[in-house]
Amino acid sequence: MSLGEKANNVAFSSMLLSVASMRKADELTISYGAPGIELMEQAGRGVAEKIMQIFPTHTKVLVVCGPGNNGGDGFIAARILLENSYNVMVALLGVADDLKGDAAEAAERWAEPMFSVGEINLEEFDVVIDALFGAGLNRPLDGEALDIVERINAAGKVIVSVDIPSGISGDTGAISGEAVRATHTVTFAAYKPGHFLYPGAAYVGELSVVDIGISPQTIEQVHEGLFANGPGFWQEALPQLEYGSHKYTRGHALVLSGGITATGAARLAARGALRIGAGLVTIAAPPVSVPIHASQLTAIMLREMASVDDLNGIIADKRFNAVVLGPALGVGNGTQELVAAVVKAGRPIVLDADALTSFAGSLDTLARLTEKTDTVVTPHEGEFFRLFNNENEILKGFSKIERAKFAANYLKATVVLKGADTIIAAPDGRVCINTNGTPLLATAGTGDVLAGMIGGLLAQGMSSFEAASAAVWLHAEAARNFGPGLIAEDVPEMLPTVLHKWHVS
Ligand SMILES: NC(=O)C1=CN([C@@H]2O[C@H](COP(=O)(O)OP(=O)(O)OC[C@H]3O[C@@H](n4cnc5c(N)ncnc54)[C@H](OP(=O)(O)O)[C@@H]3O)[C@@H](O)[C@H]2O)[C@@H](O)CC1
Ligand SMILES: Nc1ncnc2c1ncn2[C@@H]1O[C@H](COP(=O)(O)OP(=O)(O)O)[C@@H](O)[C@H]1O
Ligand SMILES: [K+]
Repeated sequence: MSLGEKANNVAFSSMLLSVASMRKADELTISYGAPGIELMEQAGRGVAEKIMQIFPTHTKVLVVCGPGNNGGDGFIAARILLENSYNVMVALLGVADDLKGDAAEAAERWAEPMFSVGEINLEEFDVVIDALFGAGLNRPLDGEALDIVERINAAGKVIVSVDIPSGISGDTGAISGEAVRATHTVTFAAYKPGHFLYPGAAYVGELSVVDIGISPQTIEQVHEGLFANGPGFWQEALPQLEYGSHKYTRGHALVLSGGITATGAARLAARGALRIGAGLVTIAAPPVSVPIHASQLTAIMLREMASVDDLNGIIADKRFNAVVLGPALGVGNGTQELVAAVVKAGRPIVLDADALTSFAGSLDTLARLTEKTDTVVTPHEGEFFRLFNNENEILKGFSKIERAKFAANYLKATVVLKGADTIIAAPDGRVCINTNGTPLLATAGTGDVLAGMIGGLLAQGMSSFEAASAAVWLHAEAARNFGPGLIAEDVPEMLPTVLHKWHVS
């Protein structure tokens, strides 16, 4: 199952828990009276039920347990599978006498022999349960741990990972040396960031979440503003058509165009804005580009913009209620001035591509502008590092989430840090990780379409964090619906199909 299909799961909850907040949720639930071993019983049962679902007829299962509570879940799963007449063998990394707390209790409840990982021949089994490390992974794998992970990966069996594939950081998706390549992962209470962040996300396989008795109120209590992007997160905030809507109530997006050899990007953005539902979309273009646009455009309108004064004149019309600047606009002072003019007019803006690169080396000038108006910036990694070049010392060692958060706070803007695992960060500290990214989007111009789509949602009055999150998800969903052969032009044209599927009017 792909990440996108995970997000399409109706039961999908958008709250993600960091490793620390999951630990807090465990502790709180235990303090409310649920013994830790009971949570572990539920976790182990969830894993055993996944195996019974994949293999309804009995099969040979190897459970590889680590030295902590992840291993504890493994012992429970082993016992439940045995009780259901599965052929089960348990291998332990380390020695049973060193097990502590709930894991020791879980091991006690496994009355059968325990083997050491070195003794096991993986060829004898149909499925391997990876219960080596979960939330407690705290250093790179080496020695016997690394060896067993490599053997599990080489065996070519069905692999069900407990909580997260061993070797992946639950907070960042980073891999310390090596990680288990799972075919399925069963996690508990809520998804974790590491399930969706690369490189780890590629190791997760089909992902499911099991209720282990941690209440939604407890999850909410420990939640630190991390979300998984999917319709559940923004569907209610999407603009809806009402009886009596007219084109101006649906908003008027303005897209600024570059010069004669660089007009396509603005048209892609404009088409994205129109298809996502803006009532009107206008391109403002330098005089040399006007004839080219005029020969290409139909529903999208066109204005001539020879100077910043012309732009000031255009946006004096208050009905332009969102502006997209950047796609192929040109790098330099001229672009900085255009951004300043739109900020002065107080319109929500999307700053992409050249509008960001134009501020490389003058980040503080950009920050003074972006803090003044509702802004979404949409850098890919290259644009991000060009822009934040002087902050490299601070950013060193930051995860992608931390970088996006830092930028959102610095610029007082919503940051869309693009890539396979696009992250959307709000200036108030909330962060949303996209879940349906697809390499189909790795083709020229799709970023321009995304900038336009965000602008189209802003024009319809959606707030920036939700608008950016919705646009990122719908953008990838459009690409998935089109499939192989996708080029940027196809993304806006697939939007009606996607919007229809998600019951968006
Ligand atoms: N009540 C609860 O809390 C519940 C928890 N639940 C489950 O518990 C899991 C978290 O358990 P956990 O905190 O015990 O951590 P876990 O992932 O088992 O690893 C810790 C051990 O691994 C070791 N170790 C670490 N890195 C290593 C390395 N690279 N190479 C070698 N060793 C390494 C580390 O060693 P140490 O640092 O102590 O030397 C320690 O011994 C969570 O993912 C979920 O599955 C569920 O049952 C629901 C209820
Ligand atoms: N491998 C990938 N997986 C998922 N999404 C990708 C991948 N490569 C690119 N994308 C997406 O495609 C878009 C490309 O945007 P950008 O880099 O600005 O390109 P352009 O400037 O050509 O429009 C972004 O939305 C990005 O997240
Ligand atoms: K694991």
